Amino acid sequence: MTETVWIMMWLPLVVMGLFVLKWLLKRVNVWIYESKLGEKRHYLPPGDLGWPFIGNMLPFLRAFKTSDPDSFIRTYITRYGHNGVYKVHMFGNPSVIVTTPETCRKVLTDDDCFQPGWPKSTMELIGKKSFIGISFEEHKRLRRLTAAPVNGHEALSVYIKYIEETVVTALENWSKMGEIEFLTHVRKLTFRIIMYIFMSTESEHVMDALEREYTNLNYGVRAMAINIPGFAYHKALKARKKLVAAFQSSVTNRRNQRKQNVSTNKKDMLDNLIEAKDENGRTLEDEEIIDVLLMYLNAGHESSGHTIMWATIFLQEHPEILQKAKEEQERIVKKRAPGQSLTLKETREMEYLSQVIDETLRVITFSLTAFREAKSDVQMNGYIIPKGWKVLTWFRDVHLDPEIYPDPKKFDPSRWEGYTPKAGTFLPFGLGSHLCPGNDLAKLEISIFLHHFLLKYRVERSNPGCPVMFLPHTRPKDNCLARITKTAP
Ligand code: HEM
Repeated sequence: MTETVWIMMWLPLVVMGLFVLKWLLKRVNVWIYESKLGEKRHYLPPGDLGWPFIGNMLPFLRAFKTSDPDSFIRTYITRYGHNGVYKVHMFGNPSVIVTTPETCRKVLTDDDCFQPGWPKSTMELIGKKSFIGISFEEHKRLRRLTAAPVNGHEALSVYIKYIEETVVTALENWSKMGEIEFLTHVRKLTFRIIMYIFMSTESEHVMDALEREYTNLNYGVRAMAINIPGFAYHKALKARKKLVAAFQSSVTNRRNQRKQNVSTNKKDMLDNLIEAKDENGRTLEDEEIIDVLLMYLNAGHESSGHTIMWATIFLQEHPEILQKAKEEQERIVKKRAPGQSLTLKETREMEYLSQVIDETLRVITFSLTAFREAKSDVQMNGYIIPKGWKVLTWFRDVHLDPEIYPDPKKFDPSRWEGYTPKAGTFLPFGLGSHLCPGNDLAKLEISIFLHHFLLKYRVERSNPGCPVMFLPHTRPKDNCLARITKTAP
């Protein structure tokens, strides 16, 4: 028989075999997770659980590596309709993605039905004793203890002077440095601020080293949990080890200082955590303090750093918006007594700037999703989310819904003028018992930065057309390589 005849005979069999194999593999997750649900499986939301082990991670990662990350969720909408609830298998778990304001709101605010459900890999990196791993009661207690010192008028008035001085010095320095990675420097700036508030640390050397480790940690948070050298998750675990060691030495030093009654200039969050006692008089162990610190310092600098960078880029890209925002800041400065520095009252008068910030938070949606877990079988939009399944609140889709925000990708701060978003339609800081405790601080930092930027500086990007990366967070691939130059003395 000739070679051609062999190929003609076997090719259909091979092709058929591959189809059967694909069909079988696609059934594995269904068998593992759906068949045990009995009759309830008929009420699961539409969607598919993808391949064994990796689930739907490949289409997710593929879409988020292109310039159109929303193509991932669009596939579900096109295939299964605009239900707002889809079953998937992501980050190692059978899950349901919810994409509408109503469903996101229900998941975030109903603590009887849902609890934090972050993937195991995130928990390993951020810490089992951080807010994503502890019990409901413990979370409530630690939140009360830690949120007050970073939120509200009284707390913010303590930090405003430090934030302003740090911003002014940073902008001045950057303007002398020529081309810089703007994002990297803004992240260092926001890290410096949060380190000061939490640990009263100002050592340049320590901060640079820690911030670098945080960068590695975050690359691992949204990656596949593959603990093999060369993979982002493996590098992130190593970064966590270094961060824990650094925080351990700070906690030990602080405990020793307190034993020896060495007075420090101010009481910070580390002092609060060391002093905290529960109703039975139990104090926090080092491991608990370290995980809470590690989480706060991460959440408290990455997000505000990215938002500051994007707001600055958007302003610079839209001269008419920049001009309007600048005029508002000039009006505020004109009213000010000579020599007086920025006040909280003034930041509350920055109405247009606040619209610029809200629009940046909407367009960028720094937190793509929050993770929860169903505590029992939960009915939603006529479907059942089975007990134990994860739920991902897809904030990005809510913020880019053209029915809520016409021409959603357009940066248009004026859409916020006289507009109060309906419940669940604007969730940059989440909602419910895990609502971001740093939202006021973040808005204050961003406002102070933009105030000084608008009055005196401009940013010239080296590669304005540079591609945008969407994981772990939305950023220009070149970390916004740019020159910061002065427009006024
Ligand atoms: C633009 C800046 C910020 C954005 C977009 C942002 C976004 C968010 C979002 C969406 C959540 C909710 C997560 C969930 O529901 O599971 C959250 C939680 C959190 N954020 Fe922020 N955040 C920002 C700034 C900050 C700052 C400055 C701090 C530090 C003071 C901070 C500390 C935290 C903490 C500790 C949590 C966990 C709260 C909990 O689980 O109870 N964030 N943030």
